[in-house]
Amino acid sequence: MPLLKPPLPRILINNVSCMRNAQTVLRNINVSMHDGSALVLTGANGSGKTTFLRMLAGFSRPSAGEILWEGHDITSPGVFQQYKLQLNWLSLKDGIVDKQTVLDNVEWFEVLEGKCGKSMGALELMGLGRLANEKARMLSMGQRKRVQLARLLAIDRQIWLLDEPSVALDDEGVRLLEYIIAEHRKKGGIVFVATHLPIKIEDAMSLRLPQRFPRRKTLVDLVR
Ligand SMILES: Nc1ncnc2c1ncn2[C@@H]1O[C@H](COP(=O)(O)OP(=O)(O)OP(=O)(O)O)[C@@H](O)[C@H]1O
Repeated sequence: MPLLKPPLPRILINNVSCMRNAQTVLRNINVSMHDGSALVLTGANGSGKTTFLRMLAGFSRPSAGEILWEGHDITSPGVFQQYKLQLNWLSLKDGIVDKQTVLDNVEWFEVLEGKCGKSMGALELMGLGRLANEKARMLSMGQRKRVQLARLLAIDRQIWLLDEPSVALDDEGVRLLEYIIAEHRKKGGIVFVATHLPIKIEDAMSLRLPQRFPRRKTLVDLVR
């Protein structure tokens, strides 16, 4: 009987290192991501979680190793054009335009995709339906984060890169985040989450990045 080949991972991070500011931040990282998988990145401040996501988004290049998407190196120009259309990136900078309405701040992303019709539903799911026509400057920190989550839902992209997605969310907001991640994965979505806060993600892989600058002094040294 012929042996079945295991499916190729959608994303393969193959012995990747990455430098920032002439220093190696990430060293020899290996991860395979199949459709529906999730990876939770943790680690101390400065350990490289955002750098990891930036590299996946194509903002930084690996200094060694390669990131393959469907078997192709994402840094190849022809491949990157296709690959970047799979990405949805939620970062600490929310990119919200204060003088536009809440709805415009989500719809704009749909328009860029050449689509329309999902933004209002996404805002309603995030509990912001009533604020849709208000100017975004009215929003609280947690509401701004909910707008970012609504953007994830309004555009249909397989790979989510989430940098501290639960910061400023209340308990209900965190549950919503967990829910949309679970639903996205059921449809074959792939999720990378960098976080300091616990987020329940079933069967997620986890990668704890080593601390880069261990403390040399203790708090006791400081008060002496
Ligand atoms: N714009 C930049 N230019 C050069 N080096 C940077 C830049 N941003 C971050 N770094 C460095 O890269 C290293 C990793 O930073 P990174 O932001 O990836 O860490 P992190 O794990 O996300 O941290 P945190 O938990 O504080 O968000 C740090 O040493 C930081 O000083």
